[in-house]
Amino acid sequence: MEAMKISKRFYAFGILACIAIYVAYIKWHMDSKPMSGVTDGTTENKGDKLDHQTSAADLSVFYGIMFDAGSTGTRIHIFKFTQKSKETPKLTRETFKALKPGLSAYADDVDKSAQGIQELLDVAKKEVPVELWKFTPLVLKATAGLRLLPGEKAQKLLDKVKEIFQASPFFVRDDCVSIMNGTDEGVSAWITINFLTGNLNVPRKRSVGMLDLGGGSTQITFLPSSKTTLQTSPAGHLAAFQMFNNTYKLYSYSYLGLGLMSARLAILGGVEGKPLKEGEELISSCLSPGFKTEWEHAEIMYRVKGQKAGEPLYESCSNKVAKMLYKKVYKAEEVKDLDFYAFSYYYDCAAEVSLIVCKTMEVSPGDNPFLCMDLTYISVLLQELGFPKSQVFKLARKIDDVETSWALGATFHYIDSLNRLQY
Ligand SMILES: O=c1[nH]cnc2c1ncn2[C@@H]1O[C@H](COP(=O)(O)OP(=O)(O)O)[C@@H](O)[C@H]1O
Ligand SMILES: [Ca+2]
Repeated sequence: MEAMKISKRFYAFGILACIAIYVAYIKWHMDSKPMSGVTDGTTENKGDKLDHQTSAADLSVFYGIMFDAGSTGTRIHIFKFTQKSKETPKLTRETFKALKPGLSAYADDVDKSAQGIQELLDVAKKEVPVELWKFTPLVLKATAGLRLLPGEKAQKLLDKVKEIFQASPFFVRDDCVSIMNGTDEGVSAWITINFLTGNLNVPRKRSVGMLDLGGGSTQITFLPSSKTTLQTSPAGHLAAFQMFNNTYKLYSYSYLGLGLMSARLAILGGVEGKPLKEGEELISSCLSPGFKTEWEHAEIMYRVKGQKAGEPLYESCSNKVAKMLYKKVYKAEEVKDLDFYAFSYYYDCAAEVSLIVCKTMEVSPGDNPFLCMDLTYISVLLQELGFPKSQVFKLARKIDDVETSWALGATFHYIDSLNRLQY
């Protein structure tokens, strides 16, 4: 009975939130008002309605919690939406916290994963008012780290998280914990970026494309404007989805194993999940000559060493990378005519970049001995995806104080799907 009451209220919340978000982004973008990270906490009071927090000015407050279980870390995103009576609702705040390592690091000691999840849930408990806990949806979606684990190990980790979620005071459904498929990951990130840049649902506005370089996988997603893309893209590279009464047909593809950390291993000549033999080392022309280190990836320690090649470091490294990527990536013709946002490792590496990196590393490995390899990989990968060398990308970690990640888009999509379930 109580459960029914809760879910009725939750669905009511779902519908309201959807209408709210829908109206909100049209209005925001027509007003060209940036979405702000400003809280209106001073006007919030505990109201008498259970499913909304209201103030004297009849301010309703909703929250959604999304866990991103990435290959290199687990992150919580707590989204806060507010709506004044008869006024436009807003996404007013995102609270974000990240922990390392990723969930997959606990594959052989599942119980150890609980502490980090609890720690992140405590952030949500601090952020979401007690009265709203049981109406606030809590979801975890895992990406490449868990996709790359054997199914049974991944399932044990998911079961553990589900157990913790079910014991939490938040709203959880049976599907609250899952491995997200690569296409949904790309599509959700595309929704986030187009929402935050004000391109969603605004007629005649061009959307922007999205490039995400994770640790284990990488995605490319854009809205094709050419019929050729729709007609000639390989099977599995197009994704149709419905949101807020619109159907979108996107080009979206996720390359598992081509995230930056997995790519490092492939460039070094190692094999995922396979430790080196006694005395064996991975020798690479992408590292500073004479440089030696131990590098840990997916719980395995690899001995790696630089090698002096006949050519300059960049040339020898890019030949190696080109061989590794040969025929692995589909070139979509129209990408060169669109604006693209690039985030995750694209952003992190660019933040460290200096064009003379490889030249400098011919002499000394510097603070990040993998930088020449990583940047060369990024440059060759982008060319393989069809971007010319002159292409300019927009790099963003946050837009209007909200993380550029798939999490916001996936939260919208989740709320929208709850709404559709009602009918
Ligand atoms: O929400 C985010 N905010 C900031 N950086 C993020 C976020 N999500 C992922 N990243 C960055 O992406 C990179 C690794 O991606 P991740 O661990 O998600 O791999 P995966 O997507 O292949 O599973 C890291 O550099 C991490 O800092
Ligand atoms: Ca990611």
